[in-house]
Amino acid sequence: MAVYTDVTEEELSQYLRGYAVGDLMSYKGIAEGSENSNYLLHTTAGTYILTLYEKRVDGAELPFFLGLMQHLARKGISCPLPVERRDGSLIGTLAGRPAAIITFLEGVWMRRPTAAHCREVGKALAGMHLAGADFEMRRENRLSVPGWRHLWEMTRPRADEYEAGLAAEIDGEFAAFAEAWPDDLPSGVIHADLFPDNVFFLGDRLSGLIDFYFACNDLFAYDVATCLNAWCFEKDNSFNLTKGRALLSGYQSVRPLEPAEREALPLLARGSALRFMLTRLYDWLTIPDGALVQKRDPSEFIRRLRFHRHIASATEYGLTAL
Ligand SMILES: Nc1ncnc2c1ncn2[C@@H]1O[C@H](COP(=O)(O)OP(=O)(O)O)[C@@H](O)[C@H]1O
Ligand SMILES: N[C@@H](CCOP(=O)(O)O)C(=O)O
Repeated sequence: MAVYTDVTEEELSQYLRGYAVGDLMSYKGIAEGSENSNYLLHTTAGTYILTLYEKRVDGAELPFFLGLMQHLARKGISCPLPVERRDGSLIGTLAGRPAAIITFLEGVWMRRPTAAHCREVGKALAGMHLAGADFEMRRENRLSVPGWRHLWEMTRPRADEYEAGLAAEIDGEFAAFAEAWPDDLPSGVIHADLFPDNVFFLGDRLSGLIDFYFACNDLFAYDVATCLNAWCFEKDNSFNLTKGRALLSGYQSVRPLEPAEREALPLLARGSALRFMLTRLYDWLTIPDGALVQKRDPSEFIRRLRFHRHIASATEYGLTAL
């Protein structure tokens, strides 16, 4: 469920006067998503998504996220285009929250992605990496190693409640990352959360990328590693080599990975698994049962982490020489 803030018809009609999007015909809350409140809007001018940004999004960072979508859309990446207000700004205030309207993308997300979908995602990710090269704003990845440490300090005391021995195991992970985490690989703007629910398809054709609210500047190969984690494991947590091969060859058909990126991929995939395990564990331990925020299962990412620990080379993910 992701409608945390209710909006009355009167408030919304008033708000829309700040935009050249016609008059309100209907609107309804969207159940999917987890961070913000989203509404589907029908106006006399078309269909839009209205987002009210909730507490977990820092309002000061909205110009980066919305500016990035605008930049990428103008470069031909299929992603929502933020709608400008009559005064040229992208962000307003509605029901006491920062708010924005973005264009509606057709398509559905794949509950059971195939290798063909994975290949399309790899291509789209590489296209986004290239298109972001001349985006002028910067945002540090607050969910990289120092951010993980902070989350871990908060979750460690209760980690063994989730699984006996987890605290010691994750301490070992941090010890491994302290020495080895790379900082000299090709970097730029990354999506950082390109999971299946953030990619729309019409059949096998990718129709759009959404949810840029974790986007930041970081290593391109880390984004690739996150996609391997998000797209190439099956429900039983086994790695699907065919999907890995498809995703990586799709990516490399647009942006070939450098030798150092290939070499770092197992470590980056392990770090990415740790990142999603930690945010999920934090939510698991802190969000009360019955709350509106959807809690996701940390154990999927504990298993991925263990899998990556035993990978010696990215060829085991299906990476082939070009
Ligand atoms: N531009 C868009 N076009 C069509 N649907 C969208 C668009 N943006 C968001 N949605 C819908 O809203 C849902 C939640 O959006 P998302 O950005 O993932 O929210 P959150 O940041 O809260 O996780 C998506 O699953 C999708 O159904
Ligand atoms: N992809 C993350 C959760 C982020 O949720 P989203 O609805 O904003 O994509 C995870 O799987 O843990």
